[in-house]
This record gives sequence, C-alpha cells and structure tokens, in this order.
Amino acid sequence: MSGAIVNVRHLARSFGGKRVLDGIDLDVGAGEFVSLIGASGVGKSTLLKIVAGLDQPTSGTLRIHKPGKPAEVRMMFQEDRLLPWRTVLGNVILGTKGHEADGVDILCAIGLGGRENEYPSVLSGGQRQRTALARALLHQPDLLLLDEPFGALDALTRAAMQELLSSLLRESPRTVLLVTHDVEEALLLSDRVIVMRSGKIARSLSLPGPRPRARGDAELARLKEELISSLLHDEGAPAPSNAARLERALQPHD
Ligand SMILES: Nc1ncnc2c1ncn2[C@@H]1O[C@H](COP(=O)(O)OP(=O)(O)OP(=O)(O)O)[C@@H](O)[C@H]1O
Repeated sequence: MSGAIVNVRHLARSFGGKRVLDGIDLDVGAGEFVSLIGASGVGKSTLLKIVAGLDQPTSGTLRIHKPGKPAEVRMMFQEDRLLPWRTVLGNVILGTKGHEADGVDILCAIGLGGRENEYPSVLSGGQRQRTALARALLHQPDLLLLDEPFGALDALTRAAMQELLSSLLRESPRTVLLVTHDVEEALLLSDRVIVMRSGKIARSLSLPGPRPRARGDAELARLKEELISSLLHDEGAPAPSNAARLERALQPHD
C-alpha cells in the first residue's frame, strides 16, 4: 500500500500556560484515511500543523516515514490560498521548475483541463479548491493533510469535492489526515474517525467496509447521530433531537 506511516507519541503543545494538546498517541498506517473531529478549540488544527511541520510540539515525538525514500507531505486549508496574480497553472506549479506538463495533467484529472491560463478571480469556490487540491497533489504526496478543505463550500459542491477526492485516492492511494467539522464527511471518507476532547484523543472509531461509504447508509446515519450526540455532550449542550440542526450547530460561525 502506498503512503507514509505516521507515529505520534506523547505529543503535547502549550501556548503560554495553556495546554492545547495533552499526551497524543496516534499511529496512521500507509494508505489509511483518518479524520479528526471534535468541538471547536480541542486542538485538531494544532495537531495537523505539527504533523505538517508548521508548528513544533512542546514535548513528545512525531515520525513520518516511508520505506525507501523521504516522505513527501502536503497540506491543504479551508481557504484556497491561491495567488491572484498567478494563473491557475502558475498556482499549481508554484515554487517548482519544469512541472508545467505535470500541472496540466493534474488539472485535467480534477476537471479543470483547459482552464490553465485563467486567473483565480474568474473561478468558482469549488474550482478554486480544486486548484488548491491540484497544487497539493502535484508532487504525489505520501501524506496529505487536509484542514477543513471543503468547509467553505456549499453542500452540493462539497459533495462533488468529496467524490473527486475519493476517486483520486482510489487511483493513487496515499495516507490522509483530515480535520473536519462535518461528521458525515468524516464517516463517508475515512477508514477511522478520531474524536478529540480537550487536547486528548477521546475515541478512535474504525469504520466498517470499504470507502467511500454510500450516503444514506443506515449504519452511517446511526453513527452520525451517535457522534454528534457525544460531541454536543462535550460542549455541554442539550441532548440531540435532530441531526441536521445539531450538525449546523457544530459548524464554525463567522
Ligand atoms: N499560535 C497560537 N497561539 C496561541 N494560542 C493558540 C495558537 N494556535 C492555537 N491556539 C489555541 O489552541 C486551541 C486549539 O486551537 P485549534 O485551532 O487547534 O483548535 P481546533 O480544534 O482546530 O478548533 P476549530 O475546530 O475551531 O478550528 C485554541 O484555544 C486556540 O486559541
């Protein structure tokens, strides 16, 4: 199976006196897709940034490895972070030399063939995120880190992006760590869902069967209710009565 292996041991991160991550132990296997969910502020993005090398732990260790070669790690964020003065292709191959042909190929693969020379300002939100995904995939990362990548998209575009990601991973398996507020997204896409609470891993839930799972699957709906209910409990909110309404409550607010 292709993809990097991630080993996190006793990882802690404090900001000032505040401990945001507290003794995280996490192993992600090659080609495994793991989602991190949890109430706002429990440390999900901090953990992802440390795995990306964008932040350092206060204590503990992180190992990312792949037999035979150094692991390539790429991250994608909720904001597309495209440079408005560069073309679509220019953004995809940013910081590289001689990758034009690869950039064109990956843009074709994600449905943006022929749009190489346009500027980000003329793209829709979904097309901008596709461009950001193409940039992340250009170097065939062994580990893909996704921080709420589809969180700002409308429901239909988000579903299309989830399917695109699934099909790209089917063609080229790689290890993925996804932070999401969308419990259904985590259940559809992942092999395993990690629930974080107060800087710790509260639960690790291995999901049955191959991914992606069918939307509307009865077992998925049951797990979604259960997870949302336990997440709301973390925030001290009342017992759930309606999954959709409760899920909206978990989305970040402006
Ligand atoms: N650079 C920083 N300096 C100080 N505090 C920080 C910093 N980065 C994160 N924090 C704090 O760490 C805590 C966890 O933040 P983090 O972004 O990891 O949470 P999260 O679970 O991803 O939240 P959300 O779901 O709302 O994005 C928060 O209280 C946040 O204010």
